[in-house]
Amino acid sequence: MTSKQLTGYDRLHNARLNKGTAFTEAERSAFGLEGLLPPAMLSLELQVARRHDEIVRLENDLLKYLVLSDLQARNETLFYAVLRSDPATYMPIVYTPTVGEACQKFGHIFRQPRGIYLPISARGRVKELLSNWPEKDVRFIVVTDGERILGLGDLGAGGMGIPIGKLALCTACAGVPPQYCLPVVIDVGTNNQALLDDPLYLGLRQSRVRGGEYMAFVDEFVTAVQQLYPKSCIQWEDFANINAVPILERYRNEICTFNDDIQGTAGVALAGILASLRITKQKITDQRFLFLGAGSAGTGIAELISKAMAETGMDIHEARRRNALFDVNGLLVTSRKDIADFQRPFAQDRQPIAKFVEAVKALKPTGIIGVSGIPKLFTREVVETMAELNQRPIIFPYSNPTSRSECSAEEAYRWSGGRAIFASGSPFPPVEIGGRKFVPNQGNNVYIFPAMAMALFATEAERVTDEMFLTAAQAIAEQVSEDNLAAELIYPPRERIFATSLHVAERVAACIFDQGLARVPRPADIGALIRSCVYRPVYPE
Ligand SMILES: NC(=O)C1=CN([C@@H]2O[C@H](COP(=O)(O)OP(=O)(O)OC[C@H]3O[C@@H](n4cnc5c(N)ncnc54)[C@H](OP(=O)(O)O)[C@@H]3O)[C@@H](O)[C@H]2O)C=CC1
Ligand SMILES: CC(=O)C(=O)O
Ligand SMILES: [Mg+2]
Repeated sequence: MTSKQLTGYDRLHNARLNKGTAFTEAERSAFGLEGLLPPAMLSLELQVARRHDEIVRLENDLLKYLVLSDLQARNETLFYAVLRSDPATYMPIVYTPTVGEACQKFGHIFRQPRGIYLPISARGRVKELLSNWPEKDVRFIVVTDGERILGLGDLGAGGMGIPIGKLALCTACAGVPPQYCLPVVIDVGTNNQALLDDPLYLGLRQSRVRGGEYMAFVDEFVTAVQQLYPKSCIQWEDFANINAVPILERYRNEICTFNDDIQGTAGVALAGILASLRITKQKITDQRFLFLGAGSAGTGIAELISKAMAETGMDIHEARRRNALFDVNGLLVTSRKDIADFQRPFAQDRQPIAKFVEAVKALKPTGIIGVSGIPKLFTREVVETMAELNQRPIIFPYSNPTSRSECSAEEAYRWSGGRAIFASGSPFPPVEIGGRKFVPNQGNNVYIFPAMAMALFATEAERVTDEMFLTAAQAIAEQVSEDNLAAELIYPPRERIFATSLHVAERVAACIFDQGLARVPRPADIGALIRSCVYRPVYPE
């Protein structure tokens, strides 16, 4: 049915076409809407103000999430106009930390479905299920299997909140048109017994499928996507590292794809470090990092930092030695027998160390990065040791959501005597210590993946490379002004995330053209190309 054949009632219930009380008198008459709406007509600006007013009065963030989620299902333009009007306020609602709670309670708060669910019980029919998606030109897919949702563990099909939230931010923060975006859950079961016992759990009620059967299902998904949406990019999100790493290796040279936890997180961490070095006036090759957590995010960040060090002429092996990893069994050293291949390049040639604080004392890092998903492991002793070793210690507790942060902003500033350069994965409010105000940084891959999505969309890129993430990191860091640095801000303010993302997208798009990976001709003005692709939340006439 074309939009002209729709009844007024259908139009009111089509989120992409609905304007609600903003339908004009002429539209109401032409579309058969008369009598279906109260007579007053509101502008989009007034509708946005009304939503702000409604949301600000709600007593908790999950309710705010639900109001926004209902709005997305009812009136897409207004939803994005609301998000764009105040990203700093709404990002923590549609994204971390609130989206974590929404995933945990997915079955209990479920309303309208969004995205595609691919249960492994439908093996052999993935293409058929994907074909039920109404849009035929999909360009950007965020997919999870729900096994490592933020730092909250296995949430099974409830993980769908993450692809939905990430894609909402691709549109809100970088203007990727929503009609090209598709959230997907690959449901191979869950090992979360509480979910399996919950009558309201909505996913497959079985334990996780592993091994060859799992990978064959992922293969079937990738093949179906290539057949149905040949210009699309697949962003892998929140897989456990036992699957995340092999999946990325399997497809990165075959299709347009990236893993956000490995590569996107690496980009944002490197950006924060590059800006921090403008505060400390040090070189990247003088740095030593110690990671708490040696999984997808830890090894991804360690590798990109190593590449950034190697770009300045340092031997890549020496660079990797400067990025040490620490996991549940202690420091990763060459003598350990439990190290996976993807961790081995960072293993240190020294005696094992079991306690994190002892590793800090022994390795004397200039920065510590928390990607363990376990809260409070950056203890007072750890932060104080970092502050003894460094005039300006870099302290990045990156684990999400807030409840999983390795330390709070207040702890980092207080225990370091106000000297920490701090960034956390989820936002912390400003802190006042001894009359001095600190505005904590948020180091989250939201600075990367929306911009990456826009660059890939605008250029119809064939592949995603590490050079693109190095470029993105530099493009973020260069947007941190001297005034920002004076205020200890190492990322561009979240209020400006849209402008920031367009700049990053332009730089990444240039990299894509330079690498010969674009499927559209190189324009004279790449910024104009990006701007021409941007979705703007305004009602069509
Ligand atoms: N800020 C951001 O933008 C991002 C933040 N993250 C966050 O990073 C965290 C980790 O994600 P990811 O790397 O994908 O997860 P992984 O599961 O791949 O890695 C977690 C790592 O932490 C280790 N670990 C677990 N418990 C401890 C402990 N008590 N002491 C030391 N190490 C421990 C694990 O060791 P072992 O395997 O031996 O158990 C593993 O190496 C999550 O909370 C996620 O939200 C992720 C992506 C982006
Ligand atoms: C931010 C993100 O991707 C994560 O915590 O997994
Ligand atoms: Mg993630």
